[in-house]
Amino acid sequence: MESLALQDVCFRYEEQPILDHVHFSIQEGEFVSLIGPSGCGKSTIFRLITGLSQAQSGQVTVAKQPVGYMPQQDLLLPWRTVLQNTLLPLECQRIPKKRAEEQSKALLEEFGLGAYMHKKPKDLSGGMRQRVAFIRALNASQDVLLLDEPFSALDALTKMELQDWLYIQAKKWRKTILFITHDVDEALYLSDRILTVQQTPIHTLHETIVPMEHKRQRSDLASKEVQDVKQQLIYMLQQGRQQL
Ligand SMILES: Nc1ncnc2c1ncn2[C@@H]1O[C@H](COP(=O)(O)OP(=O)(O)OP(=O)(O)O)[C@@H](O)[C@H]1O
Repeated sequence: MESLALQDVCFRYEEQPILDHVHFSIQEGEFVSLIGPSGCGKSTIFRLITGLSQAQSGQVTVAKQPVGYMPQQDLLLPWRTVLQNTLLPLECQRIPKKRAEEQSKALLEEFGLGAYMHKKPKDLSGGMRQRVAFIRALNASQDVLLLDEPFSALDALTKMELQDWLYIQAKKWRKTILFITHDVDEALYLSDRILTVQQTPIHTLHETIVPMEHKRQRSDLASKEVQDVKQQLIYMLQQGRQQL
């Protein structure tokens, strides 16, 4: 079943066209990465899916609302505790406080943040804050999570740890995930499919099926098949950048 679809979508910021009759869809439970040069309009696609921006024509369909959105910066509210930050979407959905707290506390415990629930975001490491932001997105979403370069600001080791962690969580929660990244290895490691922006304004998205099993290991990235796909993706990104 389709969780999310863009059909013939056009969008422009004043005089700057960004999307030109774009089509794509994502099936329930899929992990799809969106890659493309900086400034080509990837975050704009997220804004259209969340409803922060409206398409000028075409249709954006989300099967189950609302979607969970995790932006590039964690955007945790500094005056709220970790627990209170994760409760925000449940407050918006008017879930009774006791039930909301039970749900959030269980997630914080499960994600190794139980001891930090009454701390403020400033007391946490970057990796911990991203996990809090992920719980907040999980609490917001019925099905679809939009993750916009969630690990780009983290050091290499923390980034690898969180990639492993996200891969496990995505499968466990059976969420549909659309993930923006500039890191081709990250896209290959995490995704079922990769959509590459080929031109601006965006018209076609090139689809790559990742040639790895569902149960994958980081070492699988070194196989010749995956490395060949990586080279093709890098070539497409270089072509796309020249057009910007
Ligand atoms: N609110 C806005 N008003 C006008 N132009 C905007 C607005 N937001 C983004 N843009 C422009 O639209 C284009 C696409 O921006 P967008 O943030 O979607 O790109 P992106 O692919 O996500 O970039 P990056 O990879 O650097 O995050 C850019 O040229 C940007 O300057």
